[in-house]
Amino acid sequence: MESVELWIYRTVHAVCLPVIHLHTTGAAMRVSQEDFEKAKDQLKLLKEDPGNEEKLKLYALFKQATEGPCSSPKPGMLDFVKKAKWDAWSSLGSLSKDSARQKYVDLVSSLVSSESSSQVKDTTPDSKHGYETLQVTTTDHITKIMLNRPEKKNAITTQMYKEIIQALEEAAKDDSVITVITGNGDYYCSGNDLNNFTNIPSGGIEKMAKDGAVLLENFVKHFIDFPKPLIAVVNGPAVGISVTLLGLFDIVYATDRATFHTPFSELGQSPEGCSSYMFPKIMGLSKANEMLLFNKKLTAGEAYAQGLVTEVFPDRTFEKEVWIRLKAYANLPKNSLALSKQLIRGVEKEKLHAVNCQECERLRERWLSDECLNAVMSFFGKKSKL
Ligand SMILES: CCCCCCC/C=C/C(=O)SCCNC(=O)CCNC(=O)[C@H](O)C(C)(C)COP(=O)(O)OP(=O)(O)OC[C@H]1O[C@@H](n2cnc3c(N)ncnc32)[C@H](O)[C@@H]1OP(=O)(O)O
Repeated sequence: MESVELWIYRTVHAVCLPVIHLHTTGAAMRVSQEDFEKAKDQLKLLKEDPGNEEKLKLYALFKQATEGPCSSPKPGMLDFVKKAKWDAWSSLGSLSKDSARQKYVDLVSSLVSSESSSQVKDTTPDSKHGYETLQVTTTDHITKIMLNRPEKKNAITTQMYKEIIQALEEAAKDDSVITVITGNGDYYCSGNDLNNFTNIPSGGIEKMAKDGAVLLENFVKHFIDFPKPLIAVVNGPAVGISVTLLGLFDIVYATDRATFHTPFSELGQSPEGCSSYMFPKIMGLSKANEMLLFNKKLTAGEAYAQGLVTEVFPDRTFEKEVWIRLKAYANLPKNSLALSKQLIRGVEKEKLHAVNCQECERLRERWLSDECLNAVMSFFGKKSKL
């Protein structure tokens, strides 16, 4: 703040209101006058906006300390700024000037100390521990979930499915405004880790297929139900389930190096991630068929033209441009964004859960088919010949 000026914003309605100028008045006061002057100077040094509630308290205490109890007429209901100020000041009743000065000094000191401790914390992103396949951080009101198996092109292992579920649950509850999923390295994600189909449990292949379907349904459910804006930052090629899920994101930003490939029939499988419903809805039936039935790999430009991607950025400036934009979005009011998302997505939720359930049931059968088992063996066969 450059002077003893307090910006007041309406807290609930998030409408920006004009500036309030505070003027110092009157003769020197004996009790705490020096501290009071110091506090006024300290307030100018605050780097962060302390929020409407605190600013109104400061305003009221300042007026009480310098002018005594509020005696001006109550402003009209529609004059929001003046009314908020008047309410705050008159709520102090007959509090003495000395006590108001003391309270003002205490409030400034608590704002200054909480800012300095949060600044120490903010310099390093709040990195969450306990994840082996992800890097999860929260900074600037953004929770970033980064798939972190770059040497395997971020293929999703069983453990990674579980960790993504956990990260989404935590992000839904934390104080971030938006959540971003991205990949580490040159790939966004190469889809399901095909080794998931080679670790046959003691219950046999049927048990593997059943457990896989339960896990997949729960995994996709977390995307359907995610309550905050969910943004995909597609930093490179995307394959399989990492593509199909994009229909459940609220925004998809992609580098021009990204490609989008869903080779389900090549793998003897069928679509998941609610893509059997969302893709025809997003891009029309025939374009969805080219992708989901005939494995057509889209360039980033094609994915944008078909509405799967919100915007494509040159790879050179991708990270910089996208994160500048996301940081600005994350400054928007949290509750308003979450409620708007609920309105946009809410009507479809029941349908999406039904689609998810059906897709998982189909896949459970597919994973037991020769078509699928041969495709997986062929992937590992090709690898072993290299
Ligand atoms: C338990 C729940 C199950 C839910 C299942 C839900 C249904 C999901 C369906 C899908 O996602 S289908 C799509 C599956 N993905 C693929 O078919 C892609 C397979 N990978 C490739 O085709 C290629 O690796 C690539 C992605 C085109 C990259 O090729 P590139 O030549 O650039 O690199 P590579 O040398 O092949 O890869 C490096 C390293 O990574 C391993 N790897 C990559 N992707 C996968 C994968 N999906 N599964 C397992 N391993 C993968 C690859 O084998 C290499 O490993 P090393 O040889 O270095 O050990």
